[in-house]
Amino acid sequence: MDHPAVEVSGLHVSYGSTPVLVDVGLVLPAGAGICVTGENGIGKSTLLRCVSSLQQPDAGEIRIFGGEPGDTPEFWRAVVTTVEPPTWYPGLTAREHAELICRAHGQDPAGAGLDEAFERFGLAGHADAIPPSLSSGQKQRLTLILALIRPSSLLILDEPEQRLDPDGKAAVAAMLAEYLTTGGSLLMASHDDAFAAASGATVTTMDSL
Ligand SMILES: Nc1ncnc2c1ncn2[C@@H]1O[C@H](COP(=O)(O)OP(=O)(O)OP(=O)(O)O)[C@@H](O)[C@H]1O
Repeated sequence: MDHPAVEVSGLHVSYGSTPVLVDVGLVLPAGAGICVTGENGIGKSTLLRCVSSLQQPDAGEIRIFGGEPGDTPEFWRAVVTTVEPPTWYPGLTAREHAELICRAHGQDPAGAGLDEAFERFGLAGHADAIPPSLSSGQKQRLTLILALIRPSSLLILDEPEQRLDPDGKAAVAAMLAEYLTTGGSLLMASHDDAFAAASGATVTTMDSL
């Protein structure tokens, strides 16, 4: 039997004496998409950080494809997260970052569709730019190209539509919908229900988890 992509139960997180997540549970079946919504500060990023193994909860259980999330190569081969902002390598262009990610995942950059990806994300004219020189929306587009260009089984995205203009949002939503139809699983947080629907994700409010 296939394991769910994500299973969370009894999750508790407090910052100091302030509880943020109290007995939170979530099941994301493999091949499905869930978008968590909810008011600012309700704990969406905290939940995604825990699922991404970037933060230890105070209590509760998290399983990713049946296994423990953690700093193993197997986990990071399956999971891509944009919960933490990316680190840019000094002196490498946007395109060279994408080539590096391809090579790290055993892909030949020449056959990985980089030109198409930069075109689809409206960054074709900026492929030779150094990432820190890009605008905030262009950096967000590059972050998503780097997330989507490599093979993965689970995408964990924190407000991927942030800072994108309407064309950018539509392009990203279409790529996420494609990711789901090809068997990928998607867990994201967003305040944009229309974007979530266009991405093929089911919207769940944080209150109900
Ligand atoms: N490192 C931290 N130390 C202390 N408090 C924190 C920390 N990180 C988050 N918080 C608090 O925990 C609560 C939940 O934050 P979180 O970022 O998870 O919410 P969110 O739902 O993602 O918010 P938003 O919609 O604004 O992105 C907030 O009140 C926030 O101030």
